[in-house]
Amino acid sequence: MKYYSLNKKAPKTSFEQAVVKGLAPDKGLYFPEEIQPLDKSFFDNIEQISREEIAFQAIQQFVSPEIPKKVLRQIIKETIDFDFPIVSLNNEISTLELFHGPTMAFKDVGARFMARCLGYFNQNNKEEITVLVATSGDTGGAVAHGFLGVKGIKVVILYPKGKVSNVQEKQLTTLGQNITALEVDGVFDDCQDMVKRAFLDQDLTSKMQLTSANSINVARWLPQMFYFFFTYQQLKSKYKQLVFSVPSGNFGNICAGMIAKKLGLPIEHFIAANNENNVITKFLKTKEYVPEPTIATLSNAMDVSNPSNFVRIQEIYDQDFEVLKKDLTSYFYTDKATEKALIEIKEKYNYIADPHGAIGYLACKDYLKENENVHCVFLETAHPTKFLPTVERVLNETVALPDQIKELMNKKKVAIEISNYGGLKNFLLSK
Ligand SMILES: Cc1ncc(COP(=O)(O)O)c(C=O)c1O
Ligand SMILES: N[C@@H](CCOP(=O)(O)O)C(=O)O
Repeated sequence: MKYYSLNKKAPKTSFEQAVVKGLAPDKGLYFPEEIQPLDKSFFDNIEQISREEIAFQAIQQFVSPEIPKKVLRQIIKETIDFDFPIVSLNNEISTLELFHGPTMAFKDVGARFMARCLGYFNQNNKEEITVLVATSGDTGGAVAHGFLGVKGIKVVILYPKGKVSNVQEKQLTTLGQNITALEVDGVFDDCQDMVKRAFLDQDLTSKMQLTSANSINVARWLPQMFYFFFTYQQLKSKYKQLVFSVPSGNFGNICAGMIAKKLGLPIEHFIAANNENNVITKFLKTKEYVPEPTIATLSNAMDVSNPSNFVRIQEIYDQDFEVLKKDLTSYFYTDKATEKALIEIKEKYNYIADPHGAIGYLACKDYLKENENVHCVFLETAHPTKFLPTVERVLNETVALPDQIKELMNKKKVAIEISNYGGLKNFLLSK
């Protein structure tokens, strides 16, 4: 597969180069040159196909020929060796639990897949690669875990000081080895801007090979389509029309779902569920894309004001606003509404959601008010104990910590404080 830059001012490149470079030289995100829908028979028989085979069929065209089939099968096997359960709340709403991986957030899938692709490309230690990643909470931990100890790769994580949960912070600051955390005096968008700026800084790029492990990187982004297929496989016989409500921040997850649809997966509609950082909700109303300063919310991982993947979504829908609107609805919710939803989900369904999932739930409810005969699946994008103080305060009860999080809380945070791009640059040049 060839990839082109969405800024259209850089040469097309291979999957390998798109992964190793992260961002195109013209600062554009890479996008696959063509998307070949899967055979109808694949969808007809999907219930009989293993999860590994589904993932293989879905992603093969995007990674070939650089990743041989045998290697790809192994990468997939190691990437998705945990559960993706669906819990039914009622006849109209289910939740897809994406927190059964090692860092208890959906990011584990993309981070593990990308780490293995990069490890494969760099198996002879051609050149040390520095992976830069900006996080509003969960990407950092998943990438740290996914890349820990991978030879020839250093990971530098930028996160906004005081704006991630305790558990998230521990996950990204306690591993050591080839992982370094930089605590940035700013918001997530500042971290993301610094990462993008570093890719274009010749003082850096002439001395080191930099890449990104955010959803900017196609190897982090595309595998996020797997679980849309797994959901269809499990619910196909029960419900005719599936709608996905995706708690969204940088919009990589929902955008991967849209690629799944392009491959032929029968998804009736997407809902982007947002907190008050609602640039896309407003865009769908006004056709104007106007990022505003970030607001800190209880669903901190979605505190993104200028989502990177907006341009990919535009490309999937050929820059056609009306066509996009047929497939995408967006709602946003305040912290107050999020708290009420957490309580409602617990009281009505005896289910403990996290603040991001709670927003997904609210969006399902609103969509169902106007649309009949559909089943809405909201993505539970992280485990509720990653946001323990909020969840316990709102539900007024103690929630047991999983063992892996208990262990983590005793570890010591190690992070380097920086306040601007100069801080990042100095750090990278000093290594
Ligand atoms: C728990 C959680 N929910 C939702 C999101 C938003 O996902 P995306 O950035 O792919 O839109 C994130 C961060 O990415 C997250 O960590
Ligand atoms: N919410 C994310 C923000 C970065 O998103 P990504 O999918 O582009 O890595 C986070 O948890 O860090």
